[in-house]
Amino acid sequence: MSCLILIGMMGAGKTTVGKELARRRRMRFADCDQAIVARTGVSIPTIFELEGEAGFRRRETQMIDALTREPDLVLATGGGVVTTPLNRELMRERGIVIYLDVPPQVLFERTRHDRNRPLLQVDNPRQRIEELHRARDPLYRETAHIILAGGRGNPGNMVRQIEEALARYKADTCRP
Ligand SMILES: Nc1ncnc2c1ncn2[C@@H]1O[C@H](COP(=O)(O)OP(=O)(O)O)[C@@H](O)[C@H]1O
Ligand SMILES: O=C(O)C1=C[C@@H](OP(=O)(O)O)[C@@H](O)[C@H](O)C1
Ligand SMILES: [Mg+2]
Repeated sequence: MSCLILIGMMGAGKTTVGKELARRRRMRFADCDQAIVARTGVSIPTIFELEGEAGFRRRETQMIDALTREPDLVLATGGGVVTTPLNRELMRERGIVIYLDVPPQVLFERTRHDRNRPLLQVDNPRQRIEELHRARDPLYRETAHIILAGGRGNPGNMVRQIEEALARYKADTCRP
């Protein structure tokens, strides 16, 4: 089976829900950010500091290209993955792409105490999240095969919703 790819904003739950989804479906799990950290040996904030966002995006595309070739994988992406056109194309072609659509207020609450997201280390992270959400939401929608409202329900609930949506999606796409 091709890979299941989770997209959405920072704090949408891609990493947390993706791990649980993989465990439940007995699939392997990879997180693009964690794979980049493992490869480089430095943190995401350090990559942004040394190479800027553009450098991080180059590494991200290389990693997306490598990881989406693997079958039976649940892949959690970073929130900005859709800003690169090639990533959108690769993900849509090689997997079933699931958008966890979470309102900005919830994203803010979930990320406010975390220092590991360089794009949110600004004076007004709430406003930053709203701006990024406005710019990216159309790209997430354009890339996704499945869109799920992910603002409510714990990660276990989200996994169940994804499994139901996948069953519906497969039934629809198999119909003659
Ligand atoms: N469905 C959920 N309900 C409540 N908290 C969640 C949910 N999904 C994720 N979280 C919490 O939100 C934070 C960000 O989750 P994370 O999986 O890192 O998001 P992402 O990878 O999309 O940026 C973590 O503290 C996580 O425990
Ligand atoms: O939204 C973004 O541009 C980013 C999201 C992060 O991943 P998460 O979405 O898992 O936080 C990480 O890739 C990096 O800090 C950039
Ligand atoms: Mg993540």
